[in-house]
Formats: sequence, C-alpha cells, structure tokens
Amino acid sequence: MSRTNLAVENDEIRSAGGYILTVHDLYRHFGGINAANGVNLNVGRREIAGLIGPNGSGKSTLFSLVAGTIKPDRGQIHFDGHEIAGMSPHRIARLGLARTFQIPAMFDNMTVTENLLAAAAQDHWQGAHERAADTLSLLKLEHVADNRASDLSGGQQKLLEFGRVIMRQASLILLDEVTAGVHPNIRKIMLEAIARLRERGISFLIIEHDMEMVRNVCDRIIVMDSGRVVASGSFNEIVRNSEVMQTYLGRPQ
Ligand SMILES: Nc1ncnc2c1ncn2[C@@H]1O[C@H](COP(=O)(O)OP(=O)(O)OP(=O)(O)O)[C@@H](O)[C@H]1O
Repeated sequence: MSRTNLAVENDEIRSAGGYILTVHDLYRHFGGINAANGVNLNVGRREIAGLIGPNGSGKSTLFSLVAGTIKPDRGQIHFDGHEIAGMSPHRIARLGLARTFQIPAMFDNMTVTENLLAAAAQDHWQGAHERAADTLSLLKLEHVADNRASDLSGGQQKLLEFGRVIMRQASLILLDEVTAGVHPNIRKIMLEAIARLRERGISFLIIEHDMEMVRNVCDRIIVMDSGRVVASGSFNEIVRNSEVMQTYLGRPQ
C-alpha cells in the first residue's frame, strides 16, 4: 500500500509546489549498527509530516543527518534547492532549516524575551523585537515574558525552545517530540502554533510517539523501522495497515 499511496501523494505535492526536503538513499552506521540504512523520504512545501517508528528505528539519527550534526556515509539530502548532505549545521541553519531537541536548550539566566532575541541575534536580527512579540503571543508566553527561563515550568520551557526555533525564520522545522510529557494545555498551544505557522508557509517534520497528536496535526505519516522508511500515508491508512501497526508499533488498533 505504501508505495502506491506515496506515489499519489508525491504527485499531488509536486503539483502543489514541490518538496522542500528530499532524502535519497541515506546511510549512516555506528559501529555495527545501521542507524540510517537507505532512507528515502520527501516533505512537501507547507506539509506537516509525522515521523514515527519504534525506539532505535533511526528517527533522531535522520534528524541529525538532515540538520548536519552528524555526517552521512553516503546519500543525498536536498533542501530548498540546495544539496546539504555533509554541510555544517550552521550553513544548513542559515539556509532555513531548524530543529528542536528532546531536552530544551536555552539560557537559564536570561528572560524569556531575551532568550527569543538571542536566538535571532546571529543571523536574523532585522525585525527581531517585533517577531519576539509575535512569538510570545503565538505561544501564549506573554505573561512570563520577563521571567527567567529557569523559572518556567517544563512545558513552558518546551514552548520557549519552540519559540527560539521560530525566531530563526526557518522554512522547515524539525520537531523532536516537543509534546512528550507536557500538560494538555501546553500541547494545545503547540498544536495551534504549528497549524498557524504552516498557514504562513512553514513545513514541518515531526518525530512523535503520541498517535493522538499525530492524528491531530499531521497531513501524512512516515513510518521508520531499522533505519528505513517502511510505509507512508494518511493516519487512517497507517492505522488500517495491520502489518505496520503490529510489526512497527507493536499494537494492533
Ligand atoms: N552516536 C551514536 N553512537 C552509537 N550508536 C548510535 C548513536 N546514535 C544512534 N545510535 C544507534 O542507532 C540506532 C538508531 O537510534 P536513533 O536514536 O536514531 O533511533 P530513534 O528512532 O530516534 O529512537 P528513540 O525513539 O528511542 O529516540 C540505535 O540502535 C542507536 O542505539
């Protein structure tokens, strides 16, 4: 099923403006482990694609390869008109690709607003104060704008981490389990912000274990196992695929 559906979707996406990210035959091993074992996938412009798969299937490795923090053994990564495989993380970021990490990275002793401004200081300073105000509003962080980052709740810190990514004016954002363990109110804010940002033209690739979140926000789901993409389709197509659900997620629906 996956190939046919992928082909149909790919045609639709191409006619709607093409892909912002194309990964072709990507390999990376760690010792004897093939963490990326011939990965092929696409993300369309303005698409919100979910990346799921069991622990150790290679999702985070793929993010690191795309963001440039680890180098591929071989393969191509095409992002927004540029071949970026093996490029430095900083150059890739300057081209408009940003990622979050599972553990938020921020300046504890600076305020929320200062943290947002700091994220824009190097490459995106023009209009940064206006964008910080917009980001505070988008993420409903205005009431803590002058609080130190270290005083925020864990969920608010995840929002701030997301905000720092937004400040970098990326055209593709890779989100690594941003809603894991956060309060439902924070999750709702996150989901609404993702939808609003997509309306503004931003594409997303989202690693997510929570299928409810995947169902609510993702246009398409890409399933990884053992370093490869093994299926791709809508939420309903994926949950109806009993082979995927049993083999890769370990639970029939
Ligand atoms: N730096 C590394 N050194 C050695 N092995 C690694 C390294 N990074 C990842 N691996 C291995 O590569 C495989 C893929 O790991 P990866 O973290 O990409 O999977 P994942 O799908 O993101 O898992 P999870 O859902 O648990 O975060 C695993 O077997 C992991 O142990």
